[in-house]
Amino acid sequence: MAATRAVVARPVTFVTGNTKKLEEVKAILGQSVPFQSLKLDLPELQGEPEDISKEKARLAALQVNGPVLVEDTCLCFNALKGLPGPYIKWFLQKIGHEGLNNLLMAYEDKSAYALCAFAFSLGPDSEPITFLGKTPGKIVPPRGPNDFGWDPIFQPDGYEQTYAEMPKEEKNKISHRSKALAMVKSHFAEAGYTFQTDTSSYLVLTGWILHLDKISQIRHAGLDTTKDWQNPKNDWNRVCKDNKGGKVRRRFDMWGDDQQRFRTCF
Ligand SMILES: O=P(O)(O)OP(=O)(O)OP(=O)(O)OC[C@H]1O[C@@H](n2cnc3c(O)ncnc32)[C@H](O)[C@@H]1O
Ligand SMILES: [Mg+2]
Repeated sequence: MAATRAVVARPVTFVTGNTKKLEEVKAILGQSVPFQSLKLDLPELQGEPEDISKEKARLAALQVNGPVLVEDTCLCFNALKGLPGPYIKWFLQKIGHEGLNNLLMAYEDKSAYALCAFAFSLGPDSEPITFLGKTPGKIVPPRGPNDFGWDPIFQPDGYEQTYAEMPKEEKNKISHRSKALAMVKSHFAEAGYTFQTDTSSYLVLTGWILHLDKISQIRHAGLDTTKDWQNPKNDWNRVCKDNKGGKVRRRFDMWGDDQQRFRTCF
């Protein structure tokens, strides 16, 4: 009997606050996985890379209320038993490339590895699954353009160039990120998810309602916020609220084939 194929009501959202990561993910995934992106700096747990990534996916799935992909990147020094690891962002911010080299001054062993932990979740009620990719190399004094994180100080094994000196296509062939994404691609190919991309039946509007009276306008337009949505979770109830300028802001995410009617409301 053929395996049941999950039908997912919208494309995957890759959530990251890092535009350079996004560029690479786009270049590596191409058309193989239908995805859109959301720029959001999610809070991160302390702990093992896989757990950090899973937790990021849980938070992202709650925010997006749909399928999400996230990743956490580590740079691990063998002489320091894997540190800075997931804390590399803060080390890089505070001490820079030179400081990172200095951390290894007392050690002969300059070997390191770059690690990427992707986590994919089908939605807020799904347990995220992870995909790890690792590229071994060594830490060197900075060489090459300084436009992405620690690329100038990481020289992958078997290469004379740092990640920063390599053409992007070359880095994307051998990087920690591309190895993890190869597994993501296989997973999608095996699972055979069907993503609904027909705009008449998926997300039609995303945004903020600034005035509560807009809600009644929608009701007047003949849409019952508790019944009409295809989304069984009824995003109206999953809203985050805050008070800005005394107005209640409600996050909304609407699904359905009533695109025209929505448009007339705003
Ligand atoms: O929103 P997210 O996806 O978490 O983006 P981020 O920039 O916070 O990224 P991480 O939490 O994964 O922290 C990883 C740090 O390593 C940097 N980094 C990630 N991937 C890299 C790569 O391939 N080459 C060089 N630096 C990288 C990145 O800029 C961060 O400083
Ligand atoms: Mg981060």
